[in-house]
Amino acid sequence: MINQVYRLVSPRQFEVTYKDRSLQSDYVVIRPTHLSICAADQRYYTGRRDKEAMAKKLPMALIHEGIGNVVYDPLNEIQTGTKVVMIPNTPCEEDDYCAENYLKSSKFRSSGFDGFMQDYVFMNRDRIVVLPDDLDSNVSAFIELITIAMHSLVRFEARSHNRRNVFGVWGDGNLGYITSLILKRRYPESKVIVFGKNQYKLDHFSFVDETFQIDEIPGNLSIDHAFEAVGGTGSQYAINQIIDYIYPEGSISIMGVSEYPVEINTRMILEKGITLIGSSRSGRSDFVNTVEFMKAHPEFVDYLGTLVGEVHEVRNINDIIDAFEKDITSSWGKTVIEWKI
Ligand SMILES: NC(=O)C1=CN([C@@H]2O[C@H](COP(=O)(O)OP(=O)(O)OC[C@H]3O[C@@H](n4cnc5c(N)ncnc54)[C@H](OP(=O)(O)O)[C@@H]3O)[C@@H](O)[C@H]2O)C=CC1
Ligand SMILES: O=C(CO)[C@H](O)[C@H](O)COP(=O)(O)O
Ligand SMILES: [Zn+2]
Repeated sequence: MINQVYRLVSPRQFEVTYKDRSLQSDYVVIRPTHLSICAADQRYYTGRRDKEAMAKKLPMALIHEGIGNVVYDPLNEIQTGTKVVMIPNTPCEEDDYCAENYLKSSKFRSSGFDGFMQDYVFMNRDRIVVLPDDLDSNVSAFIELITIAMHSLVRFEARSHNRRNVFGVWGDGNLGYITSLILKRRYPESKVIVFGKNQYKLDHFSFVDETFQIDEIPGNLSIDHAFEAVGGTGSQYAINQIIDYIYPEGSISIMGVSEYPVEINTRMILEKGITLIGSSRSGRSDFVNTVEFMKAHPEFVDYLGTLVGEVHEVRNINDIIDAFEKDITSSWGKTVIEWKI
C-alpha cells in the first residue's frame, strides 16, 4: 500500500512523501486519530534547533504524542478499531542497567525519525498500549507527556532520600501541571508547592497546597525535593533558585530541555550535597503505568482536561500549519489535533 507521510522539510514548510509499505510484515498498523504538539516539535517547526540538528534531522514527520485505532494486525490478536496509545521510542537492543529511552541506539519518533503525522503508522507490537474506549481522547492525545512526569517520578523514587514532606515544582505550564498533579495523587499527605511566572497560569493549579510567583517566594521557605519543568533559558534561573531553597541532601529532578548549556551554581550543589536527576523521554513501562493510573483515578483524568487547549481538525497541510501557528500564540494548555487528513 502507499502511505502518505507529512514531513517538515524546513521551518514552517511541510511536504507529502509517498512510501510504499507492505502489509506482509510483523507491524501492527495504526490510523492516528488524536495528536498533540510538544515543545520539541515547535522547536523544529519554528527552526529554533541549531543549524546542525535541523540539517541532520529534517525532512521528518513531526509529533510524538498521539493515539489511534488499530486497522490491521497481521497476527489477528488485536481487534480492528481497538483504541491505542502509540509509544514514540523504538529500542533496538536491551541493557540491564540502561532504560530503553537512554540507549543511544534507540530511535525516537519526531527526533530524527518520522513521527505520527502519517496516514498510517506501522508499529512493533510492543509499541502500543490498549486504552479503554471511554478514556477522554483529547486528554489521551498527550499521554506521552504524562509518561514523562511518571518516568521522572520513578527515577526520583529510586534515587532520593525518604523525607518527602515538601515538594517544589518549578514551571507553571503543561509539564509542571502534570507533575504536581501526579505528586499530589501519589503523596496526598505531602505539601506540593508550585513556582511559576504567571499568576493566570498558577490559578489553574487549584489542587496543590500553595503557589508562588518566582519573585515573591518567602525567604524562609524550604523544600525537601524539587522538580524542574521549565526548559529553555528559564531553566537556568529555575535550577539556581531551587538550589537556593532546597534543604541539604535533597534531590532536583530536571526535565526541561535547554537548547544551549545553562550555568548552574555547582559550589552550592556540592555544599548542600544535592542529587541531580536528569530525566528524558519514557519507555513502555511508563506508558503501562500511566494508563493504569488513569484508569484507576478518573478524577486525575478530569483535572487533565483543564490542559486541553485548542482542538484543531486537520484535513490538509494548511490545517497542519494553522495548528502549529495557533499553538505558538496559545497562552495555556496543549494543542490537540484531530487527525482527519
Ligand atoms: N524531559 C523530557 O523528556 C521532556 C521535556 N519537555 C520539556 O519540558 C519543558 C516544559 O514543557 P511544557 O510544560 O510543555 O512547556 P510550557 O511552556 O507549557 O511550560 C514552561 C512554563 O515555565 C514557565 N517559566 C519560565 N521561567 C520560569 C522560571 N524561572 N520558574 C518557573 N517557571 C518558569 C513558563 O512561563 P512563560 O511561558 O511565561 O515563560 C511556562 O509557563 C520544555 O523545555 C519541554 O521541551 C517536554 C516533554 C518531555
Ligand atoms: O519532548 C520530548 C519527549 O517527549 C523530548 O524532550 C524530546 O524528545 C527531545 O528531543 P529533541 O532532542 O529532538 O529535542
Ligand atoms: Zn515531547
